[in-house]
Amino acid sequence: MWNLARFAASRLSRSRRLLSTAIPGPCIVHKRGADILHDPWFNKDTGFPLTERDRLGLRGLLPPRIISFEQQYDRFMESYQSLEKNTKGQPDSVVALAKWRILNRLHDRNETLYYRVLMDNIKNFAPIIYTPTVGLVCQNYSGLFRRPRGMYFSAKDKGEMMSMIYNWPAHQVDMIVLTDGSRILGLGDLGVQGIGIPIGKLDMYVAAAGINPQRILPVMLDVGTNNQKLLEDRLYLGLRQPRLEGEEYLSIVDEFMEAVFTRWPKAIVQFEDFQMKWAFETLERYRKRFCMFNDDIQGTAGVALAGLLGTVRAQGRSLADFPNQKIVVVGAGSAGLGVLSMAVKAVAKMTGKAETAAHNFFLLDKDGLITKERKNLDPAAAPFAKDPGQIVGLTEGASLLEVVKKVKPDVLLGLSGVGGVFNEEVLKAMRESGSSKPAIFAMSNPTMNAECTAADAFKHAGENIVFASGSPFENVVLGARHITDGMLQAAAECLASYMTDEEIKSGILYPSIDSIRHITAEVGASVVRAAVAEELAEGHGDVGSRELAHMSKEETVEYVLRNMWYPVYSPLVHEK
Ligand SMILES: NC(=O)C1=CN([C@@H]2O[C@H](COP(=O)(O)OP(=O)(O)OC[C@H]3O[C@@H](n4cnc5c(N)ncnc54)[C@H](O)[C@@H]3O)[C@@H](O)[C@H]2O)C=CC1
Ligand SMILES: CC(=O)C(=O)O
Ligand SMILES: [Mg+2]
Repeated sequence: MWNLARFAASRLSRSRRLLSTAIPGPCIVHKRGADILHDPWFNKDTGFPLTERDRLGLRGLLPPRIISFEQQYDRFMESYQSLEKNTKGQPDSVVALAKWRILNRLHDRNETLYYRVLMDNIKNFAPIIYTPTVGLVCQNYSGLFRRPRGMYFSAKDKGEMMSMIYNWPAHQVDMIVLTDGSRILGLGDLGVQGIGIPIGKLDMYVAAAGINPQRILPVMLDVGTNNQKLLEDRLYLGLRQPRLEGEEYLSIVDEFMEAVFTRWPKAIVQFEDFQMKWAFETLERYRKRFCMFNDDIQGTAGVALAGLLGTVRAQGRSLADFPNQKIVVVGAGSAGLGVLSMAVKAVAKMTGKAETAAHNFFLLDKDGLITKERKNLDPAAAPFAKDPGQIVGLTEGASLLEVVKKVKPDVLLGLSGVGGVFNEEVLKAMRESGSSKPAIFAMSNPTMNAECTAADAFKHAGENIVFASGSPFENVVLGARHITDGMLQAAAECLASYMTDEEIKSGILYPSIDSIRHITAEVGASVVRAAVAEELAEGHGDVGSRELAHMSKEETVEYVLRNMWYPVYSPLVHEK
């Protein structure tokens, strides 16, 4: 969630010290001379010290003056600020793309400097490298394309993937974000152009969670597109064919998964922005076989549950009151269903009654309220389908306005992908909510697809609401073979418990993005502890499952912090 708050300065300064005092270890490089300057991972531009220029055959390939990392940083920020000044008054999309281009050029040239700039200015730069600008970048990707990033596996590569995976230059990969481009944010099928999402998400993980960028891999699985405009676009860079379906489709995903886990058995694969039918089917197909998860189903649920628990506290009630919250979810897709499934599990855990856990949850899709009378009721939505008449006057397909008026929900949560569905009438109806502090979550991305704006929510629903909107926040997972619901629940609970009572009461449900590294450390530690409790933790490097099991909560946080990557120039050592 993009949200506004601060947390304890003491925690922040302690962790910052921990991060910045780390002495960079040497980095082995198998290249020399100009090849190093052209490799963004090793390149330091004018920052190479003279000894390194000698050792690596760089003398004469750079101007003589050595510019420090700090000076390079300042120079980039000055260029960025002049770009901001020079583009003032131009259309938002022009400005956003100009900002993305300058960051992307740095990314392509010098990754260390790029990630430092990103980390230190995360609040300003996250909306450029991630939602909302990443949506615009994906829509225009074929025209913006200059250099490749990540890997592309297409339907034409069938039978070749096991060898193709070895074309990736890094020896170790920990984290892969994979999309087939079929449901990019709320923008629909963008085919191969959806690669921008895995790139943007992974950049956020590096900046926010300290994942080592040399061990990440954004992947596009191009099985065609059903977007007619793209198929007719002469610049379109993907396969010009309709999407594969059925077994043909699954055989491509199967082959990719086998190839990845053959080369990197310990990697995590995050499925991102798959259309709903494949999101659920692939999650069921692979979750027990591979270390994978679907972010739209499971990641969103973790973040949303944290917000829902925060809402209860914001109302001045105890968390034990969560089962009494009436929640209306608009959007019965991968995200909406994921959120409700996790909320049901939380209620069942609190009450011990699994069968009635969905009682207070109401689900709508594009055809209105979902009841048991729904024709072709999706099995995934069935647990949330209401008995018609459960609330007097609410029938199958009832409109959102009718539902809000009759149910008087405590929480209205949008994951429909449709901008503006929380219109003035709906928001005004929320004034009659039974809650002392109703919550409105407009979670669809990018901004123009959000169900309402923050300004409209406060204007029409009243000032006494809590509001949250679309989120780049992710969980950190360390060293477990499977990703379980218990781990996701632990992450949500940790995130929810993060805020002080004062912050929560003033409507701040999520911590500030400025402090995101520290939060991810705490969330990561709670996931590690959940993995230990479920006897699924494997550990990493010298720290095995036994060592993890003996760590206190604080020690686990320190351990996660110690393992976070931090961008500094490491001494380069050449090895043939
Ligand atoms: N903020 C966050 O953390 C996240 C946000 N999202 C956003 O959620 C949105 C939906 O994602 P998915 O569930 O994966 O998509 P999906 O395509 O699987 O589902 C969309 C659902 O919305 C329903 N819908 C469409 N028009 C509607 C209308 N006018 N009224 C009510 N319901 C309507 C559809 O019937 C469908 O059930 C996207 O915009 C995505 O960007 C998704 C994941 C995380
Ligand atoms: C945030 C995210 O995953 C989405 O909008 O799809
Ligand atoms: Mg997504």
